[in-house]
Amino acid sequence: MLALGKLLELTLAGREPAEKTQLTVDGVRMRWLSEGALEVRPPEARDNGLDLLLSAGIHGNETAPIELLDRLLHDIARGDLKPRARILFLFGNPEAMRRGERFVEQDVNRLFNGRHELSSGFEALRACELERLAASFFNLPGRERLHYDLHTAIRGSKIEQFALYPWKDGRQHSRRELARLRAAGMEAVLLQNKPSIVFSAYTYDQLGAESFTLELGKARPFGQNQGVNVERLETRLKHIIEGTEPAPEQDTLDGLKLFSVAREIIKHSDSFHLHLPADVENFSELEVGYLLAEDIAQTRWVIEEEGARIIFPNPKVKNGLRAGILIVPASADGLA
Ligand SMILES: O=C(O)CCC(=O)N[C@@H](CCC(=O)O)C(=O)O
Ligand SMILES: [Zn+2]
Repeated sequence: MLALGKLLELTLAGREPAEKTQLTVDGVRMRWLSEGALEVRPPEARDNGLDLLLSAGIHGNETAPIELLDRLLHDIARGDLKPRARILFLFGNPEAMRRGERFVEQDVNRLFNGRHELSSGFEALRACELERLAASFFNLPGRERLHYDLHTAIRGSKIEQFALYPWKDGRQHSRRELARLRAAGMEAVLLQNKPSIVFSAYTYDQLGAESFTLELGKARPFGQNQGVNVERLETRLKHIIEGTEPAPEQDTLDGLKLFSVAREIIKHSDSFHLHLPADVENFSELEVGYLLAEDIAQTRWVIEEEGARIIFPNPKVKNGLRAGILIVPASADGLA
């Protein structure tokens, strides 16, 4: 197999490849751009006009999606997968991947859309570099732009696989993209309703891509992801890459559950206290009247919303960051 197909090995070893560009047996050009960053370009005659950004390892301990991208790259490098799309593969936080940790100094996925400029350290520099790599990848006019940022969650979940769909003023969420996600095995989508500082929000807001954070199961170390079933997503990604995707069913979302954000729980101080068991699952329902959290200056988070559920509860985040999202069921009425 071509050396550049081993991007994961190179990244984990902190090595730069001797040859930066290689051609596969069927004329696909692979180009190493920077640590954990590789562009794949099909021969011009086969290019179908899709630019696909696949990122993983934004959180270094979320290994199932990293292994999934590694398999796709191996298949391309061996000539077993024949891309018709241009693809940018990104491993987000190589140093955290080497350490098997979510992050080292700070969470890269809180440093986009201008936040890295207010910060310092290598993770701020990496967020800046990821923005630059994504922006130069998505700079060709007239092409379809799609970004999947792949993650696994800290905790178990009542709904195992789900997506978060960023928001931008004046832009509608796409029914076609939701149907595509359903076909890829996603059971639910959270429709965001305000700007955000995560990677998918940057590519959606600034670069005009259809962008999603995908949550695929629970985070486990490398080699221990038998419990994370990414088969449907992997099959769909191969179809998207090869341009053989069956047309998504437009009319029905086939049972896909939609949610919207009711409130983000922001931790303001070290006095923040979250009244949930440590092993609470994502999508756990919370009853009206339940005291969810307390913080400095008698701040109290009491559930007011019917059908409220919690995702990503995490009282350990730094002050000023999101310590959970309260979500409620949403309808498909506002979709484009
Ligand atoms: O399990 C958790 O608490 C976090 C899992 C994770 O990393 N989720 C992403 C979601 C990004 C988004 O809001 O689109 C994150 O928190 O960065
Ligand atoms: Zn993550």
